[in-house]
Formats: sequence, structure tokens, C-alpha cells
Amino acid sequence: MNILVINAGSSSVKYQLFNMDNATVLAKGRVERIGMDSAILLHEPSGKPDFHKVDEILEHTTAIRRVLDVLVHPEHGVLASTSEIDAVGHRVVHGGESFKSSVLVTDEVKKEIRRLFDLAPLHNPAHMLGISAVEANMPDVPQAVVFDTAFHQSMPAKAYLYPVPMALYRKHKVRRYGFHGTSHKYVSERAAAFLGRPLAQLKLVTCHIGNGASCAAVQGGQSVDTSMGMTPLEGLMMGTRSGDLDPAIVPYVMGKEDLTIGEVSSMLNKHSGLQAISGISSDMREIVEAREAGDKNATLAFDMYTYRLRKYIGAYTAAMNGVDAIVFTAGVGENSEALRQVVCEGLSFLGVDFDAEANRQGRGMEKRITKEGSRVEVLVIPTNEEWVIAQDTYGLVLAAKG
Ligand SMILES: Nc1ncnc2c1ncn2[C@@H]1O[C@H](COP(=O)(O)OP(=O)(O)O)[C@@H](O)[C@H]1O
Ligand SMILES: CC(=O)OP(=O)(O)O
Ligand SMILES: [Mg+2]
Repeated sequence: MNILVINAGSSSVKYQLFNMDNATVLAKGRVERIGMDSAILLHEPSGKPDFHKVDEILEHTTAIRRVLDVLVHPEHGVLASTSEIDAVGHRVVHGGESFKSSVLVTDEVKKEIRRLFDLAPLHNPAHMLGISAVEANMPDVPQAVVFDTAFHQSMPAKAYLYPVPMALYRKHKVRRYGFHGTSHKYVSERAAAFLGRPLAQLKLVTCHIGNGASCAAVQGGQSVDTSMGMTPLEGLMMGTRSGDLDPAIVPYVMGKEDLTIGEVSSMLNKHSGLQAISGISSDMREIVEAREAGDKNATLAFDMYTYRLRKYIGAYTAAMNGVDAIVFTAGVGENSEALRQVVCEGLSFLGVDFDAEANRQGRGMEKRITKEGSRVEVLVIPTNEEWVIAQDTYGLVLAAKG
């Protein structure tokens, strides 16, 4: 069975095509700058040269059409026909309280994803565009959705409630949901395998540090707390998102600057974080480069980012009354040696005996970056949300066939 996995963003679509029978990736790639006349398709078929194309792609249906076209292209393709795609699995960021696991797409499911638009305004509307675009191009192919929130549905009430009037939870479902669950779950399982210990006996702090970033406290394989909240804005400082702040700032700034709700939300989601403090970029690579060149604002942005991350690791260690291993994953967590070094060196009090040499070596592979005998181990585990989505989709499609 071949499964196409799609992670649709507002201006991008990332995809990966799996052959589930032998667990291989047939191709992966992305379309970026959707909505512009110079959109980019980058296609990486396995065993063949990469393929780039700049094209006018104004909306998601065309983007998905281009992806399907390149998958069956005589030269760059990996399939003879799109009828060889048996199912499509989508990442969906917000599943609210309705979805505790992955499901096949139905009209009811789509209605619920739409109802949750308000809670994940950067993500859910784009996912819905992805689902509709697949329907338009391949009406008969089953689709499944895999939610970022599902893994965190195990959080206890003391972790998921906000200390505000309970009516807000009862009437409007105002609570903490948490995100990146697919990744936190995957790296927890991989960490247990790497350590050669049962997941059921481990206390882990998993740090998914990408463009969006979150930490999770994973005890016995269950998420017991996580840093993102009702929306993916809470918690750590991110590329363009503020993370935690005093909620009184919101009405204060709205009054002082005469901002609307939409404007203040955009400020905190799209114009804060690394971007705002550095004045340079939301991309950690550029921050690290500028910091190395002595740029003061980039240094401050880096210091705030790593300081806030270290505080969360400390908090989650306290939440679980201990930690066996800390795991770094996602774009920044997997690739930024500087970030890992600064965070780990500030955790020596916990028993983290950082290994600078190991930290520098072996990009793209699972590794340990603490010395032999370190009381708390620190691991780098590349995440693979797409593979988890493909597996869940596979299971659902097989079950539906009976
Ligand atoms: N070598 C690197 N050093 C530091 N940061 C990196 C490096 N490579 C990638 N990144 C960071 O990873 C981020 C993207 O992470 P990713 O997990 O792909 O995010 P998302 O899935 O949210 O788009 C980029 O914004 C960039 O800052
Ligand atoms: C939930 C979330 O923040 O996702 P991403 O990191 O892909 O933006
Ligand atoms: Mg991501």
C-alpha cells in the first residue's frame, strides 16, 4: 500500500510518499510560496536526482495537482499512475477534545476541524485546504487525519486547566491542549529504544524545537504536561511567536496602541519571538550566525530563547519529581549545536554531564550528547511525524476494509 502524507501550511505543502509494504520513502518534497506567481516545487524522489521548479501556484488545489503530476512524471516520478496512491494522511494541528486518536475523514470530521479554526488560526484552515485539495484531485481515495493534540489528551486536569472561571471551560472549552504530540510521542518511543529501557519506567522531557517549539513531560510513555496551551502560542519563545507573557499585556497594549483583537493576535503570533528581539530573522541559523559575528540583538534573542527553554526543562523535571533523559528534536533541536550546548551546560546541577565532542558529531542520526555515567542523559532524536502519520493512516484504512 502506498500512502501520501501531507502537512499543509498556509503558504506551503510538505509531502512524503511511503510504500508501507517495505517501509520505504518513495519521494518527499514541498511546495512553498503558494499564492505567489513564483511558487517553488522541490521534489526529492528516492534514487533519482532532485527536481526544482518555479511556477505560478495560486492556491492549494493547484499545489496538490502539481505534487501528483510530479509523482507520476516520466522522468522525476516514482509511480506509473496516481491510482497507485491508496490513501492520504494529513497532519492536523488542533483536534480539540473531540479527537483522542487519528480518524478517517468524514463530513462530521471536517465540520469539527472547521469548528476549531479559531483555536489554531495559523494551522487548521490550511489543513482543511489540503484535505479539500486532495478531494478535488482524487475524490475516491480515503483520507485520514492525525492530530497534534491527541497525544496530550492524557494530561491530568491539574495540568490542562487554567486558573480562570470554570464556566469558560464548560462553555467554550478554554483549556490547555498541547501540540506537536505526534513528534513528542515518536521521540519518546525512540528514546526508550535507544536507551534500551522500557518506556513505562522512564521520565522524559522532550523538546520539539522547530519554527514552532514545545516541551513535554512524558512519564511512563504518557504526556503529563506540555508547554503549548489552548493554542500553539503559549510556552517557549519561538521563531515568530512570543510564548508565555503576562496576559495583562494584551489589553494594556491594545489600549495604548489602539490595536484590534486581530492585530494583537497577529503581533504575538507572527511578529514576536526571535524575529522581534533580533530584528534580523525568525530562523535560528541566521540568529546563530549573527551572534557569532557579535550582533547584540541576535545575542539577546538567543539568550532569551535558550533561557526560557532551560526553565521549562527545570519545571518539567519538578513536575515529574525527576528526569531520566532530555530529548532534543525538530529543526533547531536536531541541528543547532550552539543551542544544545548552552541549554545543557546550564543543567549541570541536575546531573547533566555534557559531552561537547559528541554534540558536534553525527548530524541527522540518533545520538547521546552526555558523557558515560551522566546521571541524566541527553539525546538528539530526529523526529519523523510523517512516518507516524503514514502508519496511523495505514492502520485506519486496513481496519475500514475489515
Ligand atoms: N543548522 C541549523 N541550525 C540552527 N537552526 C536550524 C538549523 N537548521 C534548521 N534550523 C531551524 O529549524 C527551523 C525549522 O524547523 P522545523 O522543525 O522544520 O519547523 P516547522 O516544522 O515548524 O516548519 C528553521 O526555522 C531553522 O531556524
Ligand atoms: C503546532 C505548531 O506550532 O506547529 P508548527 O511547529 O508546525 O508551526
Ligand atoms: Mg513542524
